[in-house]
Amino acid sequence: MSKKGILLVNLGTPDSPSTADVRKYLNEFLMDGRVIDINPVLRTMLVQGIIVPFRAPKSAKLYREIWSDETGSPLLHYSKLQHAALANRLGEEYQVELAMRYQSPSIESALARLKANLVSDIKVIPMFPQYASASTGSVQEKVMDLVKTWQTIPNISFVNSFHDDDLMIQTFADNAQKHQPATYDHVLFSFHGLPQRQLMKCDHTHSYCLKVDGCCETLNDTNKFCYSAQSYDTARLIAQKSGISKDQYTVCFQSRLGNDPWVQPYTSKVIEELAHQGKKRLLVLCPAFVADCLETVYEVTKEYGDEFKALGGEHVQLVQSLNDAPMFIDALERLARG
Ligand SMILES: C=CC1=C(C)c2cc3[nH]c(cc4nc(cc5[nH]c(cc1n2)c(C)c5CCC(=O)O)C(CCC(=O)O)=C4C)c(C)c3C=C
Ligand SMILES: [Fe+2]
Ligand SMILES: [Fe+2]
Repeated sequence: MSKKGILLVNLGTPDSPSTADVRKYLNEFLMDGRVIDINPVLRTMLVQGIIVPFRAPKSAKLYREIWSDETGSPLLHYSKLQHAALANRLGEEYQVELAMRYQSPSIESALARLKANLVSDIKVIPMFPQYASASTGSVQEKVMDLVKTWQTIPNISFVNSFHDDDLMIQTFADNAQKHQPATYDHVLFSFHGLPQRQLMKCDHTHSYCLKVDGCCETLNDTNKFCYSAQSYDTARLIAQKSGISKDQYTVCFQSRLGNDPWVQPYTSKVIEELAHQGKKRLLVLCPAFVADCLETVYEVTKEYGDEFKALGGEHVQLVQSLNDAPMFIDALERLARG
């Protein structure tokens, strides 16, 4: 009997921390029209003429800080562990493949392996709990672009988001509990940022997101696909499970690129304000990421940690991501079988 195909896709990471490989990675990533969503000519000038030449050597330095001699990039390392654990859970009935949206292993090669085995169905799981056009949408577009050339196209489905998946939420809550949140002065839920422009483009009414006060702080029928609204929902659910009250936590957004306004509040601003209020110890969860990566290991622990200390704070503690926690593999198994 033919197997069912499962394709896990995360964002991607450079093949090595060399400037040349980081340049290649950033080029592929930032030339994606769903990531830098501006006129293609302007995008080429901006990305290839300004952002990548300046950013590649700086980012390469950061990647060298988190790169392991044995396991390479944390993002790829944890993705491989997730892939192996899920394949083991699903058994012989399934063929599970891992791909990265940018660089390797490519979506093209993973789809080719599924095609070669004539799988009956393909379920694509973009490894982003909250939907964004720049992440989930880009994976969906790439997969559709590749399979459209096939003579026989099997049943294909996509997981759109899993921002409120109870097993995913519980895994983050359990990871937070290991640090006893009550012993910290404040808890941050720091999500990857997005340009405000991209949030507004997802608002089909053109009159809600970033137009109504507190628009995305609750999830409703109007904003159910909004990245920011889904992020607030994820944070609220993890906080509830962890016994963290509303006044003990703040939702914020990190990793801004360029000068356009991104979703606010920015994590760096929140950290600055908390330091000025005399807070000393911060616990930080990053629930946009299913695996520890540059943005958690380096940006939160090192960059925000240093910033906070320079302003009088004492400690920024990162809560580890889902990585290969057995309960997160339960969540993936349910998504795959569901
Ligand atoms: C969680 C989902 C992600 C969204 C949404 C997203 C949007 C987005 N990102 C950039 C620019 C950069 N992101 C970078 C790293 C990075 N981004 C995500 C995830 C999302 N990005 C991950 C998991 C990572 C880490 C990759 C790793 O190798 O560990 C980087 C590269 C690092 C750097 O140079 O600082 C850039 C650049 C934009 C512009 C954007 C939406 C418009
Ligand atoms: Fe990113
Ligand atoms: Fe919104």
